Amino acid sequence: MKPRCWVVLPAAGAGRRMGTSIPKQYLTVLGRTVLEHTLSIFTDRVDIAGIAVALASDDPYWPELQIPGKERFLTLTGGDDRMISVRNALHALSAMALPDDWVLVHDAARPCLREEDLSRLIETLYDDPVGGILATPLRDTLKRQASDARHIIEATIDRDGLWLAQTPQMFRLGALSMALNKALELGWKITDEASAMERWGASPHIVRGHADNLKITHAEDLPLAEFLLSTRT
Ligand SMILES: Nc1ccn([C@@H]2O[C@H](COP(=O)(O)OP(=O)(O)OP(=O)(O)O)[C@@H](O)[C@H]2O)c(=O)n1
Ligand SMILES: C[C@](O)(CO)[C@H](O)COP(=O)(O)O
Repeated sequence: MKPRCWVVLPAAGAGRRMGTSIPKQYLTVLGRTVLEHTLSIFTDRVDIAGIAVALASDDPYWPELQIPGKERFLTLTGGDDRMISVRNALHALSAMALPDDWVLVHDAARPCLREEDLSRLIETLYDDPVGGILATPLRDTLKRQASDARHIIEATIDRDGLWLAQTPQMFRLGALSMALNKALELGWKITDEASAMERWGASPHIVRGHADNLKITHAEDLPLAEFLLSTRT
């Protein structure tokens, strides 16, 4: 059987940096929640075998969402940080997916992912042994602030060869599960799937995406996401 592609949507965060009473994945943009916009990127794709959504244990919003085909989604309880939520989703998926299947981990807070970038990621990596991520090249000068936390420049970091990692991050289910379980066991600080794979010695590929695949993180990101989504057909 050809490896299938599954999607994991970590959607169990509290959205603290957003400063809203509702977690940012449930904020409304153009009449739908951020999570519904993100789900809609994947739900009609014939190359996606299934979607696992990691939810907070006390999430009161998911049951109220009216999403076509909602019953097809696998929902599971996330964890105290994103890595645990992803690990839990991989464990849940292992009941129906094979170790050699692909998993595309995509932040629920990234509703502006372009279909063309998703397709390019899958097409570029589908026959690769390792996998990789969408990313964009750094285009601003990078500064490190002084360690005393004052907003004083301590150094300028050479930006050649530096990329901003995005999601989806696409890896084989078995390899990623092993890498994340090891990371948790060893207490590694992991903020994306690729860094867990790198710690295992893998060399994930970079597939260039678009800067408008923004992660809604701070208040100013919401109107930008609304504008971007309003320009999509
Ligand atoms: N314990 C967590 C933390 C985050 N996420 C998800 O991971 C994605 C990216 O994480 P981030 O932007 O950091 O979201 P939050 O953790 O909610 O934001 P904050 O750090 O501001 O609280 C989001 O879709 C978020 O819902 C998750 O599933 N489980
Ligand atoms: C996975 C990610 O979106 C890649 O840039 C990012 O690391 C998530 O970080 P966060 O602090 O959990 O938002």
